[in-house]
Amino acid sequence: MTGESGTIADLFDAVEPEPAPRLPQTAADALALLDEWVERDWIRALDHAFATFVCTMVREQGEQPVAMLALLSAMVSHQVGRGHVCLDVRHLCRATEPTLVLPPEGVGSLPENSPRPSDLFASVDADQLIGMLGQSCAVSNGEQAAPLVLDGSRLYLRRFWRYEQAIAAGIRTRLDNRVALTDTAPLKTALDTLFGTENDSDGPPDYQKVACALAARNRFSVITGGPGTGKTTTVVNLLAALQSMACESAETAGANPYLRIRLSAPTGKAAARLSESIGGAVDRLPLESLPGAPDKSAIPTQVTTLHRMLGSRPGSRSFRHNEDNPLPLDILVIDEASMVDVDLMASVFAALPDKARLIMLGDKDQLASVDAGAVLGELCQRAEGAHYLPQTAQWLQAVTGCQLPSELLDSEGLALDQAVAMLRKSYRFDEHSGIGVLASATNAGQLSRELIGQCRNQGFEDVAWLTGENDMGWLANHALTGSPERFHSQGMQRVVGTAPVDPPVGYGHYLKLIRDRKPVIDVEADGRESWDAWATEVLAAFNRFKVLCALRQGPFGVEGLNHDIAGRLHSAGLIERTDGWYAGRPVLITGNDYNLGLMNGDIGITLSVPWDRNDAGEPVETLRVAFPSSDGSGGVRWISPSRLQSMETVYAMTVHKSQGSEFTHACLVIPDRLTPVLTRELVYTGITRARHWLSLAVCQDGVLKEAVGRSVIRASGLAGLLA
Ligand SMILES: Nc1ncnc2c1ncn2[C@@H]1O[C@H](COP(=O)(O)OP(=O)(O)OP(=O)(O)O)[C@@H](O)[C@H]1O
Repeated sequence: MTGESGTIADLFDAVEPEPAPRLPQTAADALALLDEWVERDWIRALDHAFATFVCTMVREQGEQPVAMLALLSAMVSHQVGRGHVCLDVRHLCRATEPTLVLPPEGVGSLPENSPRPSDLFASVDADQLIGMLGQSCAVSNGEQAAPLVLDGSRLYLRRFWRYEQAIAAGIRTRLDNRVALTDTAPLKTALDTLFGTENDSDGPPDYQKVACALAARNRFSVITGGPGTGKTTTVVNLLAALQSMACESAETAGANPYLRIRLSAPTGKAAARLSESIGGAVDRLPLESLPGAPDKSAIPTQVTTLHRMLGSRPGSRSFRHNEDNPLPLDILVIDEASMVDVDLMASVFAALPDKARLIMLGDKDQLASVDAGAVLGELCQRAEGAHYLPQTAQWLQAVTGCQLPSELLDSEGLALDQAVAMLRKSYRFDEHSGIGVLASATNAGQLSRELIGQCRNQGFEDVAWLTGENDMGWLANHALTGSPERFHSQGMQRVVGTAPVDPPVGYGHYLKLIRDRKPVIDVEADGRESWDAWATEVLAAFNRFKVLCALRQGPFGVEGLNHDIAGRLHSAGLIERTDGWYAGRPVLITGNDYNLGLMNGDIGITLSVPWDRNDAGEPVETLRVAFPSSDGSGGVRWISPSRLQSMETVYAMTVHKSQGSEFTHACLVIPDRLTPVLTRELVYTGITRARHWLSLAVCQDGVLKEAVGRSVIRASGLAGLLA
């Protein structure tokens, strides 16, 4: 601290003489300034409350809080709200506005003389600030129970520092305790059976085989890759190989030789999608040809959400499974791991038995979790270059027959590098696929003029480029029909692999299906099968198109577009009204409801069903919302609208919420102005939600290119802890 009389001015070098912003001199001044920021929606009331709490706490301990302590406390909390685990004080002083994204772009100005964040931090010496923090009783090195932790130049809320330490410890322990594979012959035989041996000596290595081998010898491993690179296929093969080895090494005849495997994903949607794709992959396994001929039942196909698996308790942050009650499993697979935040990841490690393996799957380039932490991204920072030690490469060659290119070897590779595998070939998109080409170019941060020209001129079969010239309702019209006429050859006669692809559709498609395929009301029959089948068909049809937005507000945000699209569907006679509950209304669940078994991100469609009876015993139509069953069985859950607490209409959804989902046709809306959320990761995630058709609705030229040039950098210490 700068002492009882210490002021913020002590910490500044030179401040512009005229017009001088009014810098806060005391903690009270700083809190008043933070109040102004809360009023303008620059920071959350919670950030202010945390700063107030810290000031009160230190005062109670006999320390006079200084302005900078109040400001930094609010800023750490603000950063956590933005998905960072901590605030790097050096980054803050070096690049204040990009670090804090304050003031937010497009948000109103402050009164004259009121300092901007850059006035407060940019001219401060970071070492002096770190020294000041180190002397406050509000800050510790993690060992004492202070609300803030300072680790080097990184300032944490204590809870988040603990999460990061727990995750690093969980990973380190597993990296240090590799599986003892004294005899690699069974693994080699299993891998050769599953992947073949064609590519082993020449041609590019089979990175799926390499990933399997690495994961087989580690208790912690990460398999990352873009869409369709075979993450699911690889993990299914890996599980088959592990069960095959377990069968081979079983000591007691008759005893169950199999490893206990659980599959999980962070959201219900992601869990359902993995359940769907894993079933097919398991069916294709050559199990009888594997050593030990493991039974098909040994490879699970049911996927649960992490919350459900850990045993969440309503209204509590703690889980039923924890250090004292570990999960009964030998292998845990987490799919879509980029969406897992540090809080949940720490809970997973707490509940994981020491000997259990953890396999994380995901696309490192996708948006990170909405909540704090970019765990997968941090762990995969060096995945592109692999950094395998020569001895790792030798072992891989012995087990897989694959020779790795020399640029992937590094005699100084880290222990973590030896457990991370990147899949490098997409089996979903061929070289002519615009979605694949756009995704790679976006990732590389390079959308060339030629590539954009190609998209504009229908140079790709699967991409349409839409702009809003002279047409007010262009986006709503597109949402109605999906604009097949804007695609090459009207989206007709397209074949992917050997399979013909249906042309692109918009929301008119599922709404017509609701009308045209509704079962006939049969007073005698009380079975619901035909209604379930209808709802299943409607839900699948709704998945054929989705409008994805970067923003929530404004004409090109979720709110504006939901309003416009509902208006257009209404004027086309496809829905009866545009507000409240009506048949055809699609809803997105926005908070977990454990009583109803609904999870944040679940999507349902409101349908009119004749299950109630009037006094005369005749069927009466009422609205129910149909959700896909959470067990991936393909069934339907019907829920009365009045029971749904947190939900919103979902013609348009944010790219953030769409993570873990995939749509036959996605329309990505690039708004007319650059905002902090518009980044390379967001554009990449939006593009890769499209399976067969992508519409790029570009409201303002230049914004897309600029967005792709900006990458999210999240402050975190995890990679450093594992180095
Ligand atoms: N080695 C391979 N050879 C041929 N086809 C493959 C191979 N690996 C995967 N595929 C096919 O490519 C498609 C995508 O594979 P998979 O679902 O495993 O990828 P993913 O990375 O999990 O995809 P997602 O982006 O959906 O997460 C599937 O149809 C799969 O059968």
